[in-house]
This record gives sequence, C-alpha cells and structure tokens, in this order.
Amino acid sequence: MKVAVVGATGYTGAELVRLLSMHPKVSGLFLFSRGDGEIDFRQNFLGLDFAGKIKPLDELAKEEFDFSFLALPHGESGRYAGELVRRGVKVIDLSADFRLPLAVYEKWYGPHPAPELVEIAVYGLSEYFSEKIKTARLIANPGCYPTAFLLAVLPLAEKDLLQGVIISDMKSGVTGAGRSAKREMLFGEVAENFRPYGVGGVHRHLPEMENILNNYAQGLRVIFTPHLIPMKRGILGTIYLDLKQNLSTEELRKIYLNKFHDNPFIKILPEGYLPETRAVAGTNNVLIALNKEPGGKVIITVAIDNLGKGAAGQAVQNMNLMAGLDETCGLKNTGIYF
Ligand SMILES: NC(=O)C1=CN([C@@H]2O[C@H](COP(=O)(O)OP(=O)(O)OC[C@H]3O[C@@H](n4cnc5c(N)ncnc54)[C@H](OP(=O)(O)O)[C@@H]3O)[C@@H](O)[C@H]2O)C=CC1
Ligand SMILES: CC(=O)N[C@@H](CCC(=O)OP(=O)(O)O)C(=O)O
Repeated sequence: MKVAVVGATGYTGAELVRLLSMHPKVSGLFLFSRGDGEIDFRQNFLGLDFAGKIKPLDELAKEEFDFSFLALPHGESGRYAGELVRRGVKVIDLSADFRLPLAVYEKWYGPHPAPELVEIAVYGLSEYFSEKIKTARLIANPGCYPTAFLLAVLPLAEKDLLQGVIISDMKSGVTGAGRSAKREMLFGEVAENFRPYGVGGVHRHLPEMENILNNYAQGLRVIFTPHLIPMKRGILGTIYLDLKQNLSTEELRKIYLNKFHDNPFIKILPEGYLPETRAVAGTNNVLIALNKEPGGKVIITVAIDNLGKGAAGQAVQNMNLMAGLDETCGLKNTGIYF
C-alpha cells in the first residue's frame, strides 16, 4: 500500500511515520507538511527509502497513494479531506473536524471547513465501529481523552448498567498539546508542576464523549477534568461511576473480558494490578482495571499512549481494518519498560 502522512512534522505525524515505516504492508510513504525542508527527526529514518523527505502541501495532488492520514490542526484537515476523498484516496483524519454532528462541531470549534463531508465520516473508535470502518472513505479518528474514556465506560453503558453522574479525572503528558510553541508548554512551566485545565465542562472533548455515550445510554452526566502532567507520553484516567445493580468487581471484570475478548489491544487487568502509563508508551494498548470502593462506587482506571491508541496507533489500526488486514498488522509491540 502507498500511504501519505500530511502534517508529518507534528507529534502525531511523526508517530505515524514511525509506525508506518515498520508496517509490513506499506511499500511507499509520502510525507507532506507546510514547510519544504526535511524533518528534524530524520536521523531516526536514516537508510529508509523516504529518508525523512518532506514535500510541500501543494504537491499533494501530484502523488498517487491509497491512504492518507491528516495529522493537522482542526479546521485545516477539513480543507484537504474533500479533494482526497474525491480522488478515491481513503482518508484517516486525526483532527476533530469530522468527529461530531455539524451543529455540535460549530458550537465548540466554529465554522466547519467541509460540512458536506460530515455525513460520510465514520467515528474511528476501532473496537466499537469496526464494521463501518471497514467500508468507510473518511475516518474521524477519535480524540485521545475520548478514546480512553469511551473504552472504559461503554461496556457498562451498553448493558444499561450506569446511572447518575460519571466523573472522569484524566491526566495527559505534554505531547497531547501538540508541537507548536506555546508559553504554557515551556519546560519552565511544565517541569515539576502538575495542573488541571479546562475545568467546569469547557473542554472540547466533553461533547465528543457525550455524543458517543448517548448512542448507548441516555440520562447520564459526565464531569470531565483534564490535567497536564510533566511527562512526554501517556494518559491516565480515573473514572468514578454508579451502577444500577450491585455487581462485584469479579462480575464487572467478566463483562469487560467478554466484551473485549476479540480485541487484542484491550487488556483487562487481573485483580491487584493497576494501569501505568509506562506500560503503554509506544504501543497501541489500552490497560483497564476495575475496582469498587466500600460505598459501592465503581472506580475504573485506564491508561493509553495519547500518541498511540489516542492518535497514530488507532489511526493505523483503522487503516488495517479498511484494507482488510489483521488489525494488529504493524502494531504488535510491548512498549519500552525502562
Ligand atoms: N497530540 C496528541 O496527542 C493528539 C493529537 N490529535 C490531533 O491530531 C492533530 C495533529 O496533532 P499534533 O500532531 O499533536 O499537532 P502538532 O502541532 O504537533 O503538528 C501539527 C502539524 O500540522 C502542521 N500545521 C500546523 N498548522 C498548519 C496549518 N495552518 N496548515 C497546514 N499545516 C499546519 C504542522 O506543520 P508545521 O511543522 O509547519 O508547523 C505539523 O506538521 C490535531 O488535530 C490534534 O488535535 C488527536 C489525538 C491526540
Ligand atoms: C495535553 C493536551 O493539551 N491535550 C489536548 C488534547 C489532545 C488533542 O489533540 O485532542 P484533539 O485532537 O481533540 O484536539 C487538549 O487538552 O487540548
């Protein structure tokens, strides 16, 4: 397969290049970005065919490829998706441009760059929408926080076991904020510091979580509080929720094991184990643990790599599904422990 990465100089773009350069079915890799130079992580790719060569965005139309990943800011992806889809290229967009119904998108993000494409996009939460993903022309790859949240709570939502308020407390490493320069992301602001942000229902991932959750269960309220933690990769979520029935942790774990037994990236941890971000760094894996506190609340802890299952890893998993490959193709990886 011939594959393009648009926005290859960014964090998710670079992670896509890393994964695709190891993918056994990818025979051609075309990299595009605003700049016209070479990527500054080209030392990683010395000796590989493409060797980190970046083409300008206006050359997108000149090359032939089967798949294109758009790793651009929201608002920009939509500007390129239409032409690619019309050419018959299968598009996997990592931005938020096609994740929400049009009216919800415009409320949170402003005017949509390609409203005519919203209806054809398939939400790329691989474990839940694999059948639609297989035949899609345009994938809206989920946000990093929604990926962690939805995989952690949907198994209970679809069994109508949830009630009341779901509290989702999540921490992300700094690559989640992208690579462009921002004062609040300087080393001096982030190192040895830990801070919440987007508090009080204002983070744009809240409508994304609610939009999918509402397909499975209504009347639930989500309180989502993200935090920035001084590490490069990883999301650790702690989710508190109330059940309609009194189920033991063993019964809860069985629900998840049954749900995900055909999903190789989802690991339901045995009793006594709790997720850690270092165990998923560099992988497409999702670690989930289920616990209860004495008052009966369920506490779900979940870890993903924001650049892995939260972005580039899930995007490659979706490409595999669209290409009729095993979804793990090129993605089997235990991560780096130390
Ligand atoms: N980081 C993460 O963990 C996750 C990110 N996402 C989403 O993926 C997308 C990419 O994120 P990320 O890689 O972190 O972002 P980065 O800021 O690291 O990279 C953005 C890329 O887009 C290019 N770019 C920036 N502005 C423009 C523009 N106006 N026109 C064309 N190209 C532009 C940049 O090029 P240049 O080098 O020229 O600046 C760069 O290649 C975003 O939509 C983000 O929300 C989704 C899930 C997780
Ligand atoms: C740590 C950090 O800043 N994370 C980003 C979310 C990651 C992301 O890029 O998500 P979208 O694709 O939905 O924009 C944030 O909170 O905005």
